[in-house]
Amino acid sequence: MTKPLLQVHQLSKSYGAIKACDRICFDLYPGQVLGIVGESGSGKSSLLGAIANHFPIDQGNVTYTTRSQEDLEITRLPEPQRRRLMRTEWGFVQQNPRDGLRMKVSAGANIGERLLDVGVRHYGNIRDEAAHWLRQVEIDPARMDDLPVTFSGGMQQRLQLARVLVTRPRLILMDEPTGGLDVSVQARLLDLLRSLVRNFHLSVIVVTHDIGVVRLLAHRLLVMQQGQVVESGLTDQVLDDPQHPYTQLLVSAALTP
Ligand SMILES: Nc1ncnc2c1ncn2[C@@H]1O[C@H](COP(=O)(O)OP(=O)(O)OP(=O)(O)O)[C@@H](O)[C@H]1O
Repeated sequence: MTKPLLQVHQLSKSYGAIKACDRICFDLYPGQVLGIVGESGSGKSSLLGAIANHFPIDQGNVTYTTRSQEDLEITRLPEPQRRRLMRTEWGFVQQNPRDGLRMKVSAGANIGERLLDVGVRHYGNIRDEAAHWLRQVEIDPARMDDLPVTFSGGMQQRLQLARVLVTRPRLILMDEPTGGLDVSVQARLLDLLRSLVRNFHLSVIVVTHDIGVVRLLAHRLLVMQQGQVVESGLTDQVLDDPQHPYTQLLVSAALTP
């Protein structure tokens, strides 16, 4: 049987008396998209940050199996090794593309600098790769030398994706990737994300308060309320037949125009 790519066990994080994540457990398999839903303050971003080791956790384990089949305990990884992993095997897509891009350098340089980070040195190759990834995210490579500030919000988000994807990560963490975009731009981005996930066999954890996003993108769901997972399972099952009153509320709120 296939081994999980990521195993999260009893992960807990508190801020004073607030339990942002309370003994969270799940496995993520290669090629799987896991959606984490819940209302504002339910602990979604804290869980994503804890998995990425952005801050120390109180308790638990996050075990990642690398390309070379080595099991790494992420929460105890020394900082240089964590940073290397984030540049090579993992990618993080921020809600606000301005947080994930360097706004003062060109679109091409935003992509190219990730390649420089992993040791690619040939300028011609870097430009070719940047053009390739701009095309993959449906940005005209003729915009390569333009600054991201000259891009629309949807284009900036697609550029952020290209910057993340260029190093061929296996696991991508996304925090509200379609937040702040208008509905038609969201729909186009979701379509693109879906095909990228399929074409590159990506494993993804996507945090959102938008049930529509997980319905389109996620194979499995975790529903969070006050730091706890109150329901989990296959997306269609959870959304079509929610068992927990909180999930029922979220689903019915999403149906109300
Ligand atoms: N740095 C922090 N310091 C203190 N409390 C925090 C901090 N970050 C998060 N919290 C608290 O932890 C709880 C979970 O917050 P978190 O941001 O993870 O929720 P969320 O589900 O991602 O919300 P949103 O959808 O609004 O981003 C909240 O009660 C929040 O106030």
